[in-house]
Amino acid sequence: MQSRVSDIKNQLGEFNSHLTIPPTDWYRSLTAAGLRNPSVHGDARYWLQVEGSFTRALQKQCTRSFHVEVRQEGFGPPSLEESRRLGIPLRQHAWIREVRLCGDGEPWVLARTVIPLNCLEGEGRRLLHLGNKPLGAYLFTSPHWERGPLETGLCNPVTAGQPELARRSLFSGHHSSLLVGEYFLPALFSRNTL
Ligand SMILES: C=C(O[C@@H]1C=C(C(=O)O)C=C[C@H]1O)C(=O)O
Repeated sequence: MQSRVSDIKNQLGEFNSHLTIPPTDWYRSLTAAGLRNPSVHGDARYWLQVEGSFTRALQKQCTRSFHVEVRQEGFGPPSLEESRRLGIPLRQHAWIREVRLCGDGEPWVLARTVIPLNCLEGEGRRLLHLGNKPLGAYLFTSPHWERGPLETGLCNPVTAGQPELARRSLFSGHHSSLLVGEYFLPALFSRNTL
């Protein structure tokens, strides 16, 4: 019985392995990323560049529903590259939130947000209690946050169906920044006509 349970768990693990974030190389511009992978100029271009709330842009593409599914949320170590990008001490833990942004019941985008400790003071404590509420709803309704330039990510998928392209940006508030990355699943392109 025990082995049956672990068989099923393994199968589910394999089934969902495409819903994990692959290692990603980040470029300062779409043009720079396009030199290595011209597909950034194809179907994904709109999503790589859309301004304002990404959640809002996704919601506009849904015919039935949009929801945020939290995969994991808690204090943990950012990657070295993330710490450097945020300008925080290399071993300092941060609040890390990973979610699936789902349109019409299926995951379209994986998102990972790294929130350093100094963002969590005062009003920023709300970031610890977002649950299934989209982060964008908080960032774009609070006057304190300003988005920095968008970077383009070229992913190195290890499993078929994992994201190949991504975007990310820093949001800066009072003396502090957080880092939001959005990784596009193939379903984002197969469902939408922009
Ligand atoms: C930053 C935004 O928030 C979105 C919502 C997220 C969440 O709830 O964790 C993560 C990434 C975003 O795409 C946005 O809407 O632009």
